[in-house]
Amino acid sequence: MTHLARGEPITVQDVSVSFGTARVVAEAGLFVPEGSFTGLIGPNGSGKTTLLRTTARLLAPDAGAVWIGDDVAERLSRRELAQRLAVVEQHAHTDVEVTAREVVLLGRTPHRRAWKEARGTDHEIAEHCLERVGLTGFADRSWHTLSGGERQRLQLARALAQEPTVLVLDEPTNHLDIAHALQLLALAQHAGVTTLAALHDLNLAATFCDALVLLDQGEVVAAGPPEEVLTPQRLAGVYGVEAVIDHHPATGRPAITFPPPVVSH
Ligand SMILES: Nc1ncnc2c1ncn2[C@@H]1O[C@H](COP(=O)(O)OP(=O)(O)OP(=O)(O)O)[C@@H](O)[C@H]1O
Repeated sequence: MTHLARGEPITVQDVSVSFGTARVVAEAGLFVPEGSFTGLIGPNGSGKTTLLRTTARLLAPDAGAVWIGDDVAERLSRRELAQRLAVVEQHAHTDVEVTAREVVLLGRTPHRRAWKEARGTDHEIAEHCLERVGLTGFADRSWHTLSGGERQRLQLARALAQEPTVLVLDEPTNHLDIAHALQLLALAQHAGVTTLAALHDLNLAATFCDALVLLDQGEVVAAGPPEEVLTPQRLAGVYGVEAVIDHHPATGRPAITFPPPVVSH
C-alpha cells in the first residue's frame, strides 16, 4: 500500500437493508483497513449501491452498523461525518447554474464556519483538486457544458477537496475512457485515503484494489486479495460466465478474459 496514512478504517458490521418486503442487503460485513483501496464487485442488482449508500449514511440500515475509525457513523453529526467521509454517487445532477470551481468549493463547506465565505486556502485546495483530476482550465466552465466523464472527474475533485479520511465511490469509472479510468483509479489508489468503490470492470478492480468484496444477491460471498476472490469457479457461480484468468506479466495481478457465450437462435 502506497499511502500517506490520512485514512481511517471503515467497518461495516452485519448490515441489512430492505425496500418494502425485499431484503437487498443481507447481514453484509466488510472491513477496509486505513489507507487501503477496496473494490465492491458483484452483478447488476446485487446490492453494491445500496451497501455504499448505507456506508455513507445516505440510507439507514434495518440492522447493523457502520464504523468510521472508532466512531459509529450514525452517532456523528452531519458536519463531523462530512469532515471525514466523502461520497461520489453515480448520477450527479443539478438544475442550478454553477461553475466547475463552485462545485469543487462545495467540498470545503464542512470545514468552514456557518455562513463564512470560501477563503484563499479553500480556493487553493479547489484549484489543486481540479489539477489532480486533470481539469485545470475548466474552473470557470458551467457544469451543464461538461461531458459525462468531465462531470465524473469533477465530482471526485469535489470529494477530494473535502479532505476526507474515507472515500466512497459508486462506479467512479462510469463514462470514462480507458486512459481517464486508469488515471482516476491510480489517483484513488494513491490519495492516502481509505477508499471503498463499486466497480464493474473486474480487470480494473484486480489491477488497482488491495482487496475485493464480492456481493451476490445482497450477501458478501467472498472477500480478500483480488487473486483469491477472482477464481473461474466463483465468476461462473456468481455471474454465470466462463472466465479465463491469467496473470499480468508486469503486475502479477489477475488478468481476465471472457470467451463469448454460446447463443442459441
Ligand atoms: N429505492 C428502491 N426501492 C426498491 N428497490 C430498490 C431501491 N433501490 C434499489 N432497489 C433494488 O435493490 C436491488 C439492489 O440494487 P443496487 O442498486 O444496490 O444494486 P447494484 O449492485 O448497485 O446494481 P447495478 O450494478 O445494476 O448498479 C435491486 O434489485 C434494485 O432493484
